[in-house]
Amino acid sequence: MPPKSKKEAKAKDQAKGKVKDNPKGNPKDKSKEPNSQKPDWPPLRPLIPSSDLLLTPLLADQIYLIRNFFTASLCKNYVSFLSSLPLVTTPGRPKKGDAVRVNDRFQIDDPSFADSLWAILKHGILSNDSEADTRLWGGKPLGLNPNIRVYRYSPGQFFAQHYDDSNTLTLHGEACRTTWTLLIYLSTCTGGETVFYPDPSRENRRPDPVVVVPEMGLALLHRHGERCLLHEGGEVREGEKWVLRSDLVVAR
Ligand SMILES: O=C(O)CCC(=O)C(=O)O
Ligand SMILES: [Fe+2]
Repeated sequence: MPPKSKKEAKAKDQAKGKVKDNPKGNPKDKSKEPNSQKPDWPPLRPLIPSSDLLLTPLLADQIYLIRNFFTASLCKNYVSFLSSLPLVTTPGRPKKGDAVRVNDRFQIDDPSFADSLWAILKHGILSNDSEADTRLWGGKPLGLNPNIRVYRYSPGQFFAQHYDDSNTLTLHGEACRTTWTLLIYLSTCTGGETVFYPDPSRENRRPDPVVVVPEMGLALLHRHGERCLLHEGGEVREGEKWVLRSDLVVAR
């Protein structure tokens, strides 16, 4: 798709330079400073039975979906709770090399919340073939990144094209790295699609973009780091798009 507006053209240019979503970011960018006070997250209930969590490939080996990862009532409860957090609007003009993103966000290091989310997600992503799991997830899956991010996009807000970085960390005393991005959509809105741009290949020189329409309770996992696809969060046109973000953590 050729860029339609100046904004899109700029995002495309940045994309060519491998614009990254760097969670550490510019020290002057307050929106990327982790908060120190952990939120009193509502309990993760009600949930669908863990045996009903279905990992569906959208693009094999790159993008997977789990519908109803959060039930509608859990999503509504979370959105109302998250609205009370001190979200910070990101500056429109990022540090050189960082992706343009305009949204309101909240970031916290919360290992115990990450563990609670992992306790649910692992039933959806782990099979009884641990070797196949290790191949797919880029290492032995151990949990989720305690660096939890909350995004709210209002109409007109978006996250321009970028690649997500892999990070190293220590989880439960083990040396780990992140391999996949986890996005949990907590609301349904108009616009705000997450769009992936698969790399052209010899077989397919102009692959179609892969579009994910935000849907309440939908979890999305996509590969990041070296094999991350270029992607963006499209502009929201109506309603609010709420997203919880973490990353899959595997043994290093
Ligand atoms: O909000 C979206 O649709 C995309 C978010 C994203 O790309 C990110 O968190 O790195
Ligand atoms: Fe991203």
